[in-house]
Amino acid sequence: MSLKLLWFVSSQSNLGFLHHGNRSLPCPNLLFQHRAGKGKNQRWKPHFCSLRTHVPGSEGLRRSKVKVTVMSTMAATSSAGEIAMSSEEKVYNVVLKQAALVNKQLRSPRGDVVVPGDLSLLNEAYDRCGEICAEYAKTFYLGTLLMTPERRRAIWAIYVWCRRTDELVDGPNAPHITPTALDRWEARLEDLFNGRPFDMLDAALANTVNKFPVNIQPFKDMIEGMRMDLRKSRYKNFDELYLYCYYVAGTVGLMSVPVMGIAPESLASTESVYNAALALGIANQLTNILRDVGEDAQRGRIYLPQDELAQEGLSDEDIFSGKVTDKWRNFMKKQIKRARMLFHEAEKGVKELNASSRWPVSASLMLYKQILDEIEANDYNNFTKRAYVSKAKKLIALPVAYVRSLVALSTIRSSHRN
Ligand SMILES: CC(C)=CCC/C(C)=C/CC/C(C)=C/CC/C(C)=C/COP(=O)(O)OP(=O)(O)O
Repeated sequence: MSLKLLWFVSSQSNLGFLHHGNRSLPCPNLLFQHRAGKGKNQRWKPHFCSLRTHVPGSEGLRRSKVKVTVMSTMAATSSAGEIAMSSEEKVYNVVLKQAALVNKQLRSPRGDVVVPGDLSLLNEAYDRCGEICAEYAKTFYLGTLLMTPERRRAIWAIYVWCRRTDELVDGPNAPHITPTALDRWEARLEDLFNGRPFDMLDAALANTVNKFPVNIQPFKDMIEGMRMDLRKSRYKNFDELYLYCYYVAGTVGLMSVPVMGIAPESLASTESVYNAALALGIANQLTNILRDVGEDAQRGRIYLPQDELAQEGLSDEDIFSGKVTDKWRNFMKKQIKRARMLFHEAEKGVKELNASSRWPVSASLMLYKQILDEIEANDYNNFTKRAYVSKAKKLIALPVAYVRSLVALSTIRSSHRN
């Protein structure tokens, strides 16, 4: 088959990834063509193409053959005809900053911890974080037990802060939460990053952010996600939804990598590992959204791209009436495919993590990804049936993930030897 590849910068933004060797970069503002078919049947198709635009972090990749995976094509042109920055680009800029920061801080670590009280109080705070993590995220907690004690308790402290942030808009006090309350929560976050924690759980996080090259930006962005949730219940397109998913879940990936650590033997760039972590957060959130369509609709919320619903001939009423039709199945198939692509991106990064962090991440990835299989097994009825992974399947996933993480390690080692 002969392929004619054309490529140029366009006013469209293709949300996709560009793969080159062990690097994986998002590629905004690229349109490329693989001419399949003839005449009227000719179609735009994602395929191998060459790159002729500036993709952040792509230096050195110009004019080389790369593989591009496209997740969506959407207009990102302002009324004035300028190319607007897509959410993916904005988020990618955060990824670059985080990666640069980690590289810098690893070279010159911060000063010592400023936490009030003595060491035993701090230990108590970390233990409490562990208890909370064990209570609300059992499987993940078990996985963290494989990490070194220092990493494990840092992950618990991050988990607890995220949980408390989420509780603000999802917990029992949610109806009383105002943007001002979120502003106060953000001021408290800044205080703890400056070594002035408000309570003991904050003190555990203050200690963590001092020990590991964790940056405040993803934490602030998560609070921004909560603000977004307060003011918004519809998402025009995937670009808007992507930003929301970054805020509420992609950020968790960015917060975790500095603690989990990148394997010393890894050859991957820091950005590519951060990208994988971001992809995992977003894939998890999209899966969560697809699982909870019915529950969210009962609260008047639709976390689905409105333009893609319309393309399938679906409207809000179809979601509220909750009937599984062929239109709905088609829509869901596409959404599941996109989530799986993101899981696939994430998988590539897991093997670059420190050995002790690989297993818990791999296990939670497998378990979350299986929710998508369960939605399919429920014939896409996510209105009245909750897709869940059975205990038996969970038990199988754990050793499988463990073996995979060992295989990943030997693959990295042997590629070093060769
Ligand atoms: C892949 C690499 C390189 C690193 C891993 C980096 C990490 C840990 C990424 C994971 C990010 C993550 C856990 C995001 C949260 C996603 C999410 C939708 C959580 C849902 O939480 P709950 O609402 O408690 O879930 P359930 O409703 O399923 O209980």
